Amino acid sequence: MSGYENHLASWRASPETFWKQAAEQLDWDIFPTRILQQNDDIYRWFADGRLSACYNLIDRHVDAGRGEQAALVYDSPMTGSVKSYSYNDLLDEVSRLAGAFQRAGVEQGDRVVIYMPMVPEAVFAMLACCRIGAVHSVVFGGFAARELAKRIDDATPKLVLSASCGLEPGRVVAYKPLLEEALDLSTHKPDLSVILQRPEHEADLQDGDAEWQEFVEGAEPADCVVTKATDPLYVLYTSGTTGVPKGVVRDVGGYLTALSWSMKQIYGMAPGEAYWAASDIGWVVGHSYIVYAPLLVGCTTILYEGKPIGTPDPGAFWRVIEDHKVKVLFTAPTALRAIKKEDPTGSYKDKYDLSSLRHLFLAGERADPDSLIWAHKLLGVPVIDHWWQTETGWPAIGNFAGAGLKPVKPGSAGLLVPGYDFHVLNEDHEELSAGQIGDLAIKLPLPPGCLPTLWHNEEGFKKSYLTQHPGYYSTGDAGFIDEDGYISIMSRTDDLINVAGHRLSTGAMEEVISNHPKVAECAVIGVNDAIKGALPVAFVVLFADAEEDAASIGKELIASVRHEIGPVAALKHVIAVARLPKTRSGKILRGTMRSMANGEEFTPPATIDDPAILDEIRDYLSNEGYPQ
Ligand SMILES: CCC(=O)SCCNC(=O)CCNC(=O)[C@H](O)C(C)(C)COP(=O)(O)OP(=O)(O)OC[C@H]1O[C@@H](n2cnc3c(N)ncnc32)[C@H](O)[C@@H]1OP(=O)(O)O
Repeated sequence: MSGYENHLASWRASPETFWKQAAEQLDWDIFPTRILQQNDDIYRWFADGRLSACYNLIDRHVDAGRGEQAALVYDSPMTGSVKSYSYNDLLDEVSRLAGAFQRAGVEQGDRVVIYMPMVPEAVFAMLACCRIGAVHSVVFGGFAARELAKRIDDATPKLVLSASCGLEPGRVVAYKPLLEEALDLSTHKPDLSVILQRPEHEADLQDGDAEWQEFVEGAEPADCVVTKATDPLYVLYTSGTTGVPKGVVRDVGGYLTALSWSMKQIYGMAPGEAYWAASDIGWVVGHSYIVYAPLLVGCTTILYEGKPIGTPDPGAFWRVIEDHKVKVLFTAPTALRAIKKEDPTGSYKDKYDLSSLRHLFLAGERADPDSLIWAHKLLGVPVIDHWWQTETGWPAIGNFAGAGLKPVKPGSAGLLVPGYDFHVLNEDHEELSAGQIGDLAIKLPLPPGCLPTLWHNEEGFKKSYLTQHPGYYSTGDAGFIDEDGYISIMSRTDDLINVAGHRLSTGAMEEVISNHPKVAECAVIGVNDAIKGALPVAFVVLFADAEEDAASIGKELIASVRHEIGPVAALKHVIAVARLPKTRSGKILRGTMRSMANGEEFTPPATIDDPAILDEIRDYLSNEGYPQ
């Protein structure tokens, strides 16, 4: 049996023994005796265990003599700077900031919202929260004020941490006005906003604001607070099918156990090696594999403030690998497609020494075989697609660089990760056979590290994830498992779309668009895009008196979605139509429109109200250049 099969067999034989052994990799104040606790459909791992997350992430490496080793390397082509922080430095920064939090009245269990660009202080802030048992909630900088306000209202933080600006190619994003707008919109008002002033654009501070350095100045360094394993470490909001984001809760003990296992067995990392997740701390990849997992196992993590292209060229990733001797790079396929478009022959790679690189991992959206094979030929290392979600917190399907790599099948996300009991079910909850597409579901319990619930919303958790197939967690994805056990993800079964690895709700965009006084009704669908994977396209039916203004209303709608949701929503295309295709009961046929726009075969539902509307939609699409 291979290492992978051994792991699989031990997990199947006794999940509790398997995860108890994995938990032994952490430093516990009280090692758990209750490994898995069940109450109805709610499962908790390591319920009576106690530990400090921050001790496991930082202090224990210092105690073990790794204090001088680089813990965090900030590499910013946006500012032209590189700065390395050792574990000693990290301990100093984090414990002083944690002390400042305590001085400002933040206690264990209090929430702290972090709305910041990719700067070291954002990482210090996350770690300072976990040092004192406060619960951070990081909001991605590409979200606009209204989205931030929704998260502030749900998380009800004591503090909000932000920066004067973020840096995007060609523009400076002033965060402070966005924060001010969010605080105007939110019902909950935090005690204080702490603002990191960046020299590229300084913010005007007002009453209720503190400047970062002054906030930390003179604070007594805080010690690690020991928490229950089941206490929340963070809340990370993810798009739901409506405009209301879901607060995914991550607990301490289960998460750290799972991350520690994954770093060794999936990514094949050892202490002292450099690991680079080229994502953003606002996403779960950033939480798990920029911040928590690499530090937990004593690696050096890279915090990259830049893009795959344009900062300054398509060799940017290869330069970072050489400079920091990166062993594993984790990125989204959209980044590879962007590099491939600018540098199809991969000539920039030849300028750099990439001999340190062992594996490239891809996630965030389905990896198209073309990009995966292109990267494999270019880099000469295994390129591994793997699949997981904000909800799972760590990989659920993948391959095992540490336990023993299995053959890569381009197009498939890989094999199930021990802990995740995958099944493909039809709508009657029946198991489908190999190769048949159905709902991808995971038999409960989920392994440690996955969301135990939604923030203050257990009913919402059950409704969203546990009711479709009783006894199973619904992933929201359709897919199939082949005869060799490889799992392929085909599409979402709901109205979420994945734009450049950003999970977005078409429902939220529809909410913004339908608020326009001239819009009678609308539908937003995700249409295939060669670089971003998908792009939203909006179909709008305008009131009769507005039809002549369709072009200018389209521009207003694009601007509104950008202003209300954020630039990542990337809505660039609005098509005014006379009517939308619907079933007789009034349900808009978004799936059918999507298939038409993508040039895929489809069968109109038998319940369609007026099939002639499909011909009209086909004409509109064709006028706009779809299918591409
Ligand atoms: C496995 C579990 C998961 O799935 S977790 C999610 C994993 N997903 C990821 O890691 C995301 C991967 N994608 C990326 O990193 C980016 O899309 C890459 C590939 C780097 C391309 O970036 P970019 O060229 O900016 O395109 P984009 O589509 O991301 O951005 C669209 C517009 O939004 C803006 N934006 C982006 N980030 C921010 C930010 N932090 N603050 C402010 N604005 C931001 C971009 O500038 C862009 O704006 P514009 O429309 O060009 O004006």
